[in-house]
Amino acid sequence: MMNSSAVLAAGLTVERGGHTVLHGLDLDIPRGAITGLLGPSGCGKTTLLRSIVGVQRIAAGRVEVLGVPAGSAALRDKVGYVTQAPSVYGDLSVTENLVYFAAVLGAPRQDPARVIAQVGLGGHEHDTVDRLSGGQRARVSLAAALLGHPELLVLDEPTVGLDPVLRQDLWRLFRGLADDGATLLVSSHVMDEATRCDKLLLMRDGRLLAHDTPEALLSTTGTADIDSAFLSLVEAGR
Ligand SMILES: Nc1ncnc2c1ncn2[C@@H]1O[C@H](COP(=O)(O)OP(=O)(O)OP(=O)(O)O)[C@@H](O)[C@H]1O
Repeated sequence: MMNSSAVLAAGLTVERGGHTVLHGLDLDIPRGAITGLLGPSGCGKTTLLRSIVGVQRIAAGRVEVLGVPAGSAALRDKVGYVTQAPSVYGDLSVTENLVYFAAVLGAPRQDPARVIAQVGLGGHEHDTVDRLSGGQRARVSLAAALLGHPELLVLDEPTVGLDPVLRQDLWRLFRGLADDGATLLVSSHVMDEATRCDKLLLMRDGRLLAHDTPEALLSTTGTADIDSAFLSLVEAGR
């Protein structure tokens, strides 16, 4: 039977450097939607994303992705992950990078051109990545993650450092991907991006404060913006 969850975690506990950084998280991320993972710097967002893509050692609990354990070989071409550090080759051109990663993934030959257009890098195909701006480089990493049409896209702060116009364009792209059936999990420490998400995971100190729609969070906390909702939840938990 098709599992309607993209990600299911139960009791997820992670220790890093001798400290518990995730304290027994339970979560259920729906398919075909954009889930925002929001919380202050150091609260454990990257650690949670790493657990979901299967590159983080887990101390206790379990994580299932698209119905199988996180990190399973079957997920290799179904999950796209963009880390905060660019993960492409600086001395290759945009197209050379994407042709290389497409070959590694076994993605269709026309995929590099498709993803270059999707992330708005048309005109820069032959530029060497090292000579692009930071925002352009980040979009090359994103383009690489879009190769092969992954079912789940895990994006660690994809809009950080981008100007408002580019941020808007990227959020439109994310929405288009979700409309086509993809699941997106997008982390951010900028609360104003929250309203662009279908569901939010609010995180603090390695714990989830809330897992709900932006509208429901505002109405249950009686606040006008997600920043205030976050503060209200922190206060309520004290
Ligand atoms: N390699 C590591 N070894 C030990 N501790 C680590 C390591 N990486 C992160 N940590 C610790 O784990 C905790 C969670 O870090 P994490 O990177 O998941 O937070 P984050 O919410 O993604 O932060 P940011 O938004 O700044 O990226 C932090 O206390 C951090 O100091």
